[in-house]
Amino acid sequence: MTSSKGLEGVVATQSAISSIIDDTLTYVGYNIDDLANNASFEEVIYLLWHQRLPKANELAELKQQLAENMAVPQAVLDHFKTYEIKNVHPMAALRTAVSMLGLFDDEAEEMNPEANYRKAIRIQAKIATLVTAFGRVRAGQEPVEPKKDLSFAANFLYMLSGEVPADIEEEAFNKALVLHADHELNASTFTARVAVATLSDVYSGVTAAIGALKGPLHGGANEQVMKMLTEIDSVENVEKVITEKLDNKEKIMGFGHRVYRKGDPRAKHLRDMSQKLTKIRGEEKWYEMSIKIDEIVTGQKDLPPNVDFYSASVYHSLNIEHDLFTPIFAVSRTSGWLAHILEQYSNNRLIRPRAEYIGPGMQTYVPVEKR
Ligand SMILES: CC(=O)SCCNC(=O)CCNC(=O)[C@H](O)C(C)(C)COP(=O)(O)OP(=O)(O)OC[C@H]1O[C@@H](n2cnc3c(N)ncnc32)[C@H](O)[C@@H]1OP(=O)(O)O
Ligand SMILES: O=C([O-])CC(=O)C(=O)O
Repeated sequence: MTSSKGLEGVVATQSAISSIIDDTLTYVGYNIDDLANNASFEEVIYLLWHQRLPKANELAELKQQLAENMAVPQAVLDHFKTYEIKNVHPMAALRTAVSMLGLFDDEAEEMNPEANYRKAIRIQAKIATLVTAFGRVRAGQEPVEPKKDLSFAANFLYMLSGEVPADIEEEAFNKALVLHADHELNASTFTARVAVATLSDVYSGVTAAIGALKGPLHGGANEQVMKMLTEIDSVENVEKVITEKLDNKEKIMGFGHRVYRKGDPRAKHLRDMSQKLTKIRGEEKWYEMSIKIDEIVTGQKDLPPNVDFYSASVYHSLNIEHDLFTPIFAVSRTSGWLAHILEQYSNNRLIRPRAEYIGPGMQTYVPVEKR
C-alpha cells in the first residue's frame, strides 16, 4: 500500500454538485463567472440543493422559507454571553452554536430526505443570524432581527450593523457569498461527507465542517490575509516584507491552491470588488497593497491568489471585523456543505480509507516495572 500525502490527486467520491476542470469552476455546469455576475445567493443555494436553477415561484418559496427560519433559540444566543475568556474566536463560537442548534430541533435525528431538507433550510437560515448575533453580543449590543423583504446578502449586513446596506455593498456581499458557496471536495466539505457517511445527523456534518474550515490553510486564510495587510500597512513596505517572507520560506496567506495551477477563477471578481469598494471608502491603500503583493508572489513564485486573498480587503471595506471573515465564509459554504451532505445520504457508503503503516515492526509487551 502506498499513500498520497494530503490525499493529493486522490478521487474520493463522485459528485454532481460542482467541478474544477482545467482551472474552470462550475456549479452544476454553470460557470462561476456567469453566476458571480448574475445570480443571487438564494438562487445558488437552490441550484446546489436541487441541481437546477429555480423557477420564479420556487425561488420566492425558498426566500420565504429562509426568512421564516432565521430566528435562533434564545438559549443559543444567551450562550454567547457565558464565555469566561474574552478572546473566543467567532469560528469556535459558531462551531458550538451550530451544534447547539441541533439540541433545539425536534427533527435532528430524523433521517429521511424530507426532514433532512427541512433541516438544511433551518441551518442555512440560522447560521447568518448566529454569526451576526455573535458579532453584536460580544460588543455589548443586542442582536438585530432580520427584515423579511431583504435579500440574504443584505440581511446579513443589516443584522450585523443595524443599517440597511447600500446597493454596491449588497452587490459585493452577494457576489462573495456566490463565489464561496461550493468547491468540489475541499477539506471542510470532505469532512462533512465523512461525518455523515457514518449516518450521523446533518448538525454533526456541518459542525465538523466548521471545524475544518477554521484553519488558516483553508477558510481561516482570509483573516490572516487582513492581518498581513494591517501589519504591512503601506504600499511602500510591501516589497521588503513580502520578499523577506518568501526568502524565509514563510507561506503568504491567500496564495497557492491544491487544485488550481493557473489561478483561482474566483479571485478576479473579488479583486474588482476590492478596487471599487476601497475607492468608495477612500482607503485605496488596501487594494493597492494587495495588487503589489499579488505581483510579487505571482511573479517570483508563480503562486496566484486564491479566493481568500482579495476577499479580505472586500470585507474590510464593508466595515466587517476581521475575525468575522472566516465565519462569513462558513455562512456561504454551509450551502455547499448541505448540498454534499444531502448527496452523500442519497447514495451513501461509509468513508473509510486505509493508512500505510510506517511504525515499528512486531514488538513484545514488557510489563511496566520492567521498562
Ligand atoms: C478557500 C481555501 O481554502 S483556498 C486556500 C487558503 N489557504 C491559504 O491561502 C494558505 C496559504 N497557502 C497554502 O498553504 C497552500 O498553497 C495550500 C494549503 C492552499 C495548498 O497546499 P498544498 O497543495 O499542500 O501545497 P504545499 O503546501 O505542499 O506547497 C507546495 C509548495 O509551494 C509552496 N507554497 C504553497 N503555498 C504557498 C504560499 N501561500 N506562500 C509561499 N509558498 C507557498 C510551499 O512552500 C511548497 O514549496 P516547496 O515545494 O518548496 O516546499
Ligand atoms: O478547494 C479547496 O481546496 C479550497 C478552496 O478553494 C475552497 O474550499 O473554496
